[in-house]
Amino acid sequence: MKVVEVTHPLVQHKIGLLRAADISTRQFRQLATELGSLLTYEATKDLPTERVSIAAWSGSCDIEQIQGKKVTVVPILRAGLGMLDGVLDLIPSARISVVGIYRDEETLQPVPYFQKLAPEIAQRLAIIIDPMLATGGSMIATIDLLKKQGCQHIKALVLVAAPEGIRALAAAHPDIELYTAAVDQGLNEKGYILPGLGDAGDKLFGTK
Ligand SMILES: O=P(O)(O)OC[C@H]1O[C@H](OP(=O)(O)OP(=O)(O)O)[C@H](O)[C@@H]1O
Ligand SMILES: O=c1cc[nH]c(=O)[nH]1
Ligand SMILES: [Mg+2]
Repeated sequence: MKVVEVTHPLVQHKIGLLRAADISTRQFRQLATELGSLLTYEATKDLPTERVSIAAWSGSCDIEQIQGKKVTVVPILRAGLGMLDGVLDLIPSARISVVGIYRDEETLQPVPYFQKLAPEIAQRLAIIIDPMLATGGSMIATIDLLKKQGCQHIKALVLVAAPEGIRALAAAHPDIELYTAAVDQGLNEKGYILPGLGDAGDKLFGTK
């Protein structure tokens, strides 16, 4: 599996700010949005372009355009929504496929509860967004679901990844690409990433 840890100084700076214990809900949302944009920029680096001729102010001009590649952005509820505006800032016409999965607090197993996917999803590049890749269970379940619908081209964008989650994801879906702002030390006994961000969903939604 291709794993890209984005080392750009802006990404490193912002992920550092996101770790502060006393961060406000507003700041957390702002940074998650900005990091969503920066990871999107990195993950779309290889989108194919084509040369087309347009009428410019000075006459005919050849420009590069992204080839008719269809994209769907797939936020995993809830926390994935925190990155969505940042992704859409760069890909404003992307269709959105919402997947609801929560992690059972005791078993750490993913529990699916909602899905509403974009039309023609099998022909689209799917960009999954979720701030946290911990055990990897939620991401693996989402990719299982997308592949069942025929998706073949999948990229996952996360803010923080645990090595345990990366290993599990690579074993289950070696063909996908993972972009992360940080690879952290590992999981604690409750399945939280260390040093991590805490509960990203609660921080984004102000539920704790
Ligand atoms: O890799 P995993 O071990 O599956 O853990 C990661 C998942 O846990 C969090 O969601 P959570 O279950 O807290 O739901 P929420 O976004 O609604 O808070 C997070 O946003 C991921 O979806
Ligand atoms: O550290 C973690 C692990 C799972 N989900 C979170 O929100 N944080
Ligand atoms: Mg949560």
